[in-house]
Amino acid sequence: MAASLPRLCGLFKRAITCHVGCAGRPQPFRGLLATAGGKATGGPASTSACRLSVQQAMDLWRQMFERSGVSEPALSSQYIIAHVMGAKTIESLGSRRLSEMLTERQAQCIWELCRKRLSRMPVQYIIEEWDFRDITLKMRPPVFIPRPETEELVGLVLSDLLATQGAGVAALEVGCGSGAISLSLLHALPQLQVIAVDRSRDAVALTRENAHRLRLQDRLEVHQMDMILDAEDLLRDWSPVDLLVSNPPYVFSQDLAALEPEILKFEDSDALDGGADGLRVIQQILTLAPHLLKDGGRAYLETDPRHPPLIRQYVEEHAAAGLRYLRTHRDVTGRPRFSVLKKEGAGH
Ligand SMILES: C[S@@+](CC[C@H](N)C(=O)[O-])C[C@H]1O[C@@H](n2cnc3c(N)ncnc32)[C@H](O)[C@@H]1O
Repeated sequence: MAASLPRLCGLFKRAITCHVGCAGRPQPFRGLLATAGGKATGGPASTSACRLSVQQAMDLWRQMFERSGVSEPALSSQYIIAHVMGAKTIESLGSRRLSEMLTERQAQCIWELCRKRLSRMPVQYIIEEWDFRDITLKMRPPVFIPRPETEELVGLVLSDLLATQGAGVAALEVGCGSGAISLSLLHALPQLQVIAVDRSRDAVALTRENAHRLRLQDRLEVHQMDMILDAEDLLRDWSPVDLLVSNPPYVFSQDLAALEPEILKFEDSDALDGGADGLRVIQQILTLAPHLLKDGGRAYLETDPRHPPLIRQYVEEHAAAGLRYLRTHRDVTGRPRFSVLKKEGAGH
């Protein structure tokens, strides 16, 4: 018979309490997992039975997450427990450590972090860091958690830059969030200089912190600016650049309510909400891009799959502004997600 969620929680708490007790005086305890499965072994157990192994804790929390409807229950449990054990992944812990008994402190820490996951906090905020391409970024709510598709956007920019001049390029990122795009570009291209702007104070602070952690702060300027409200300042202070990159808010407002509770409860809605047609910030980028970019400069945008044809149409209707739609790229799942544009100029 499967144990109920409150019962599983109780079992884990009991393991901690019992283990705390174990540190002082022995207490009688029945085999924990046998009890969880409804088959108590009976009789007082040794003090070591109070404790859980890494593997047992992982199984127990996976079950708790499953029963409370938390998405990716197995991965959630693995990431949190690996983090507490000082590793990035369970695989990197190695099988020998899976049978290691948790200390009181580790069990308590797992309990506290997994309770956050039960409240639907994303794992990235719980463990406070996340890998993006080949860098590790500090994560903090409500700053947007970088998504895997954005790694593809960076790959696209890098392959174009490496195929052309590569070095000595000045780039502008609109909506830097945690700094994922700017910092991974800076990490890959030692000659690159980046100006990153975001309307959110939290995002600007986190990008700066991540830049310092990665020792990339000397080639990055971060400013709290709103692409719409501060357009004049942006044009006056930061143009022209060779490259503009953005993963702007592009979710259609009416689609927001259908997003996962992890997103709705914890991530900044301004990072997601692109207005009725998802184009509020995108359109402003398209309006300013011809003035922000040098002749021959390029803009790379990540959007909803419905946006590339609309972006192309807008650019063609405003051809006099000097922007040309170069191509659409699909993500690994085949959805058209990335638009590449070019500022036309003499000789380009
Ligand atoms: C989808 S998130 C992308 C964050 C980061 N670049 C990434 O890919 O992980 C969009 C970001 O744009 C910022 N943003 C939204 N509206 C903006 C505006 N009008 N001007 C500047 N930044 C804006 C949000 O604060 C958020 O950090």
